[in-house]
Amino acid sequence: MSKPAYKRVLLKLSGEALMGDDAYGINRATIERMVADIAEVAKSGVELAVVIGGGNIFRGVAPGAQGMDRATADYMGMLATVMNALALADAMRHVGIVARVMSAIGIEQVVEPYVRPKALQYLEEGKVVIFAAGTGNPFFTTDTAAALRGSEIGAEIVLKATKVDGVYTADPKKDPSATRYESINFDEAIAKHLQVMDATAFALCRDQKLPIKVFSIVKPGALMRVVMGEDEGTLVHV
Ligand SMILES: Nc1ncnc2c1ncn2[C@@H]1O[C@H](COP(=O)(O)OP(=O)(O)OP(=O)(O)O)[C@@H](O)[C@H]1O
Ligand SMILES: O=c1ccn([C@@H]2O[C@H](COP(=O)(O)O)[C@@H](O)[C@H]2O)c(=O)[nH]1
Repeated sequence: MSKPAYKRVLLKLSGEALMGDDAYGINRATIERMVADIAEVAKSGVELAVVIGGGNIFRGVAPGAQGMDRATADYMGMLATVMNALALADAMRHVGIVARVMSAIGIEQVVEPYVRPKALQYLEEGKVVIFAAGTGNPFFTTDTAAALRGSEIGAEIVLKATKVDGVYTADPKKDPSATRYESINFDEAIAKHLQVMDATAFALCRDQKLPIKVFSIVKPGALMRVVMGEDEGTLVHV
């Protein structure tokens, strides 16, 4: 059997993808299917860290946050990612994956704080590390947290698992004529304002020479194909 293409990866899971076909929250069947995909990767020996989004529960720039102080709304968004992280870790436990949640915001009765050497130790031990609460700072996103933590842990690639199967010339949900890139460089993605990820995340990955693979978490087997280095999704590169 062929070997995985990477030793250590940072997987960014869209919070919105956790909703499945529901209007908000966590869809049980969806999270179980995602975790089954993750289990396959973990069993292949790849060291796996995960950053989970919060869009299925709360987004600081959402209509529900209108009129709120932006930083307060963003802290609510970060706390939403902690809920998703706990749900993800619990679903992993059910299938025998040992996971540790580490939060960028201090809530030690609930989850342990993010401490970089400890995260590295867990990865070396073969545990899955789930980074919760984004960067711990308002005015950022979990995509930027993925770029940041991916850089800190020396991941070889950020795998952005989302609801679309790659980076398109425009948002494919709004423009059906949009076409998918097989690969694109960071400067072009930033210059064209391609909003599949925010510019801060693209810029950090570019500066750290950390490639990103954007692919669909909804497509069966796509995560494993990405990890095996097969043709899937869009590669964003330097
Ligand atoms: N050029 C583009 N190519 C692909 N997708 C795009 C593009 N522009 C906008 N999008 C949209 O970006 C979305 C991907 O963002 P996604 O919701 O996964 O990230 P997120 O905001 O980090 O998620 P969450 O907050 O739920 O964790 C896609 O669902 C797609 O509709
Ligand atoms: O570093 C961060 C990460 C996230 N937030 C807030 O949380 C929500 C949810 O994150 P998504 O990346 O949109 O899934 C985000 O909209 C922000 O409000 C943050 O402030 N800082």
